[in-house]
Amino acid sequence: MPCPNLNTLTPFLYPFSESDLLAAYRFARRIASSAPRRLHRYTHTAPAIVTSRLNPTPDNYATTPFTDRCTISLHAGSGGNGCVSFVREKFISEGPPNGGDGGSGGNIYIQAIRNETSLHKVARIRDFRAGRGGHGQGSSKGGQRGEDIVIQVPVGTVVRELSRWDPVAVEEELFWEDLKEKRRLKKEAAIAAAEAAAEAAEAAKLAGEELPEEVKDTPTFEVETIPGAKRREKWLLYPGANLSTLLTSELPDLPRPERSSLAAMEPRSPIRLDLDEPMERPLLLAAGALGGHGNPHFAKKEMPRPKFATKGNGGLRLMLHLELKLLADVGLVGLPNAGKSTLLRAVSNSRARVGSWAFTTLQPNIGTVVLDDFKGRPRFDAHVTKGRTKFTIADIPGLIEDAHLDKGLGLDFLRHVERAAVLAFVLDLSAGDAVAALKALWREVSAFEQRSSKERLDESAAIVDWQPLDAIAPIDPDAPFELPPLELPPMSGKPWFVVATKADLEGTQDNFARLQAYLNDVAAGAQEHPSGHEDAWKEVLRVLPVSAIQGAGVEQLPEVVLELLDRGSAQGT
Ligand SMILES: Nc1nc2c(ncn2[C@@H]2O[C@H](COP(=O)(O)OP(=O)(O)OP(=O)(O)O)[C@@H](O)[C@H]2O)c(=O)[nH]1
Ligand SMILES: [Mg+2]
Repeated sequence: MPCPNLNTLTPFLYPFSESDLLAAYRFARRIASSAPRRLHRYTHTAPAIVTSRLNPTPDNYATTPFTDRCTISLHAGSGGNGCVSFVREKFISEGPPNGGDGGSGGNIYIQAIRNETSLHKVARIRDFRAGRGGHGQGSSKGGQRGEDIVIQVPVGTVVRELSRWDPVAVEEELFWEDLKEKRRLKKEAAIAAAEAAAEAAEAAKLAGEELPEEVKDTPTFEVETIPGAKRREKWLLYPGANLSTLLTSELPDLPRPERSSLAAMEPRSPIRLDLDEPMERPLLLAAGALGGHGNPHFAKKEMPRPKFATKGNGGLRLMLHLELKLLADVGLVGLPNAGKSTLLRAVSNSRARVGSWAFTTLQPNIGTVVLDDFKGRPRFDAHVTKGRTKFTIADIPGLIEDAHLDKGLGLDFLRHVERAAVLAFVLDLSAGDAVAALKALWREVSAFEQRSSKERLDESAAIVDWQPLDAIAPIDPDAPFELPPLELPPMSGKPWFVVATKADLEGTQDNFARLQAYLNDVAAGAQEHPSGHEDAWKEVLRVLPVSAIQGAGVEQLPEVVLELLDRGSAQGT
């Protein structure tokens, strides 16, 4: 018999042998008697972990989904089809036509709202289709209107049109081409008839005969066109009609394509919107198409009971690019690990992630600094707040040197502080020369500014390839269409200040003194502005020494921000 100890399954088959039980009991007693001693040893040897709201553990943070760019496609609703129907009542077996018109398609609107801070919801839906109009019905019942769609985006969204497909414009073009062709044929036929008449007159003169009466009158001519033949797919016959009936039946000319009156409120193509304010009402982007005509529209004396109706128009399709540029009053710019997120936590209720490694923050955080403590006693005098009760601060991922060469996370995140009224440069006093860090940050900001102004110029010179129909936008198709450039003040012209953090650490005083001396020189004009621009902002260059981790010195920040916001708005007006 094999030894039970050597078998792998023995512990499963005989979980407790007598000797094991005894050993387990002795082990448990030994652990219990030594527990207080072990605990004592542990509490004395382990390093003290002091966490607080400003020095949280890396897992203590709140984050929300964030998307700042996306491409969406919009399909405005198509119109419903017209209806072929006739009155049928007692004693009226062949009544007049009473088919209803098709309903118009749903419209698509856009609205910038304050409560959204990201485009992720819009990006997830991606395809926005408004409802199609209902078909017309008998007894002159019009089709139902298609359902509208409102796309809600955060304030600060920039909308650009990438492409569009407008079926009504195509219809218009075909209609005018048809009309031109018909006029040409008519003219040719008139000329031919006139020539024939002249020939007949000549022949009669030679023969010495009297001119026939019909030649004396205006010459008659026939235009050989098959009306409506080209666009048979736009017609609907009575229910049950087969294809050969459609191909052989005589149809009138197609009515001129029409748009809903709302289409006049659409923004001009190509769409370029900067939704930098919350909108009370949604803005129309694409109006739904009109429905088809019911058969009463085609009733004539010669044809009192038309057996055809038209189909509804196709809806406008748009491809749009949305880009969110957050709108905050203050934008924090700093190297990675400088302490931006800790500073944001110190001045606001933000729960931005803090960690002792670079690139802790991977997406922008917005914090709101409340100026009134809501206890009946404003924290700042009315002459300081100027009616403001709060301001917002945007904390973005850190920038590293040569970020404009796509190092680190690149420069893209700077667009979230591009429209901030005030820039705050956060410098770590314990991480080497603060002046050098400030210059490096300004270099990156300038590179970003250069890039974005070039992008704006390129965009404003965009040429529209696709021209909407002439009737709605009477523009010269050969002339390039210039978009007005997006007006943004240069970043170097914004008021800015410096927050020198980690001032609680040893040996940071000298660094701070050098930084302050440098900023005094820049303000006095003795040193070049770190952006390199001559007309850059240097009215007052404040530098605040703070220890964000202890919440020391941060109480001055709102006051400085309010002053600079004030100066900035005075400069802007
Ligand atoms: N001693 C001291 N440490 C600080 C202070 N402020 C921040 N720190 C520490 O510095 C480290 C980085 O802080 P973060 O706030 O995450 O820095 P950040 O600039 O947001 O970093 P990224 O998001 O990576 O760009 C953390 O370990 C903080 O605890 C300060 O005032 N004093
Ligand atoms: Mg951070």
